Amino acid sequence: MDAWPTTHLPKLPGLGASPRVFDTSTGGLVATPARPAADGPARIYVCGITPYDATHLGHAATYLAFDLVQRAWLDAGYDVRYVQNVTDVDDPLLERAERDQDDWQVLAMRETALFREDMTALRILPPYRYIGAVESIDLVVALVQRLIEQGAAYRVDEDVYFDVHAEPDFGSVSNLDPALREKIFGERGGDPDRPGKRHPLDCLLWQAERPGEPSWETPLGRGRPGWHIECAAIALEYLGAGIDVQGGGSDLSFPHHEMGAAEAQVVTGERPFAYTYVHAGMVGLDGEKMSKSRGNLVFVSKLRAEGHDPMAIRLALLAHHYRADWEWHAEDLERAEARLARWREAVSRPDAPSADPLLAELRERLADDLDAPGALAAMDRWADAVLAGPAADAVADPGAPGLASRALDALLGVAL
Ligand SMILES: Nc1ncnc2c1ncn2[C@@H]1O[C@H](COS(=O)(=O)NC(=O)[C@@H](N)CS)[C@@H](O)[C@H]1O
Ligand SMILES: [Zn+2]
Repeated sequence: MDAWPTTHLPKLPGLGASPRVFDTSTGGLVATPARPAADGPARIYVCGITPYDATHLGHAATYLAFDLVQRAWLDAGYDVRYVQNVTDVDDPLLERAERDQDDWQVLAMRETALFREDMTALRILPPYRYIGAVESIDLVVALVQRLIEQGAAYRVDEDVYFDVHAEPDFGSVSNLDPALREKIFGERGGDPDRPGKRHPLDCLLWQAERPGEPSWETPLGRGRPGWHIECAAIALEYLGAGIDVQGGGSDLSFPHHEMGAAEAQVVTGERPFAYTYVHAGMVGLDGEKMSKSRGNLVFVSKLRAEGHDPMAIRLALLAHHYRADWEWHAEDLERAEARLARWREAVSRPDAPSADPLLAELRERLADDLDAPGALAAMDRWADAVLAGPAADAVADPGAPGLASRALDALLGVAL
């Protein structure tokens, strides 16, 4: 399906460094990609939305994190191949459509369209392939058939399950305490207690038709895809194994990314599925994670409809480190609007102190585990110096305001 329009990326002098980001599977900072740009594009798969209640600030903060990864890669001279899915058929979507007496396909299309609008307004770079679960059913079926042939998948009644013991590295993605796995699996869509499974953590690959639910006629019988295999199938088809980054919010590390990686590794025999697993923190409101089930959501489209500049929304999100769990407060937006106005004032001056040190500092902050708050502080210092008026010994540089705004645009996606 269509993604959304791309946004202009100004050219900057010189090159930035490959970013070092926190890798969930090793529990430390790793440089990504771990190879030179000449070896080919940097490949990233970021899990897309389940299209209802889009686009809340939690979604936006997570997609912004991976926008920063790509901007750092592009600035370091890499080509980028970015793929994102849309989980346009799955239990939560069908439940919401049922609740609202909505057609699930219309709901999915409407919410996906709103998501594209919000991503465009926030100047999030689009994926080069934006793929829905429904349009990927044949890819999923082929992988499930392969797993069955390999003895890594089996039937429970008419459904098909993945045997987690088929993957020797199972558990290495999330590094979740094994004692917590069944509980978290059950809380996030899994069915640890289903009788007939070889292991409680074995997960659904293919769900046979249930009355009143959408289903597709396939060699596996009538049914629909499981959640984790959807992302494995789409990533393998459009990026191949051994991608540089698998990304998503921290609530996806287990079971979703653990299962997807295990399924991909068994089916391809190639390890690792991804060299780096990057997870963004959770955005909350009033002491709770912003989530569809709780309904405590702040929507990008609502803030935009209230007349807030999308660049201020982006700036409010950038003020928090991508891995932090944090709470949204309305004042965040007021502070971001004031900051934006100061920066716009500073770059409108006819000249300013050289922006070369600023460019270097923005690059350094981004390369240091995507330290956007540190980058914003560097821009604050530069803008304060400009607005304070030229220091006696300062050499005014008429090109400095332009370089500062191009650097902000290319590296942080903030258009002044
Ligand atoms: N409160 C939140 N804060 C930060 N990120 C969030 C929050 N809620 C959801 N996300 C992230 O937003 C992305 C989309 O979430 S979602 O709509 O529930 N969809 C899914 O998780 C699946 N479609 C992934 S294949 C995921 O990466 C999820 O981790
Ligand atoms: Zn996914």
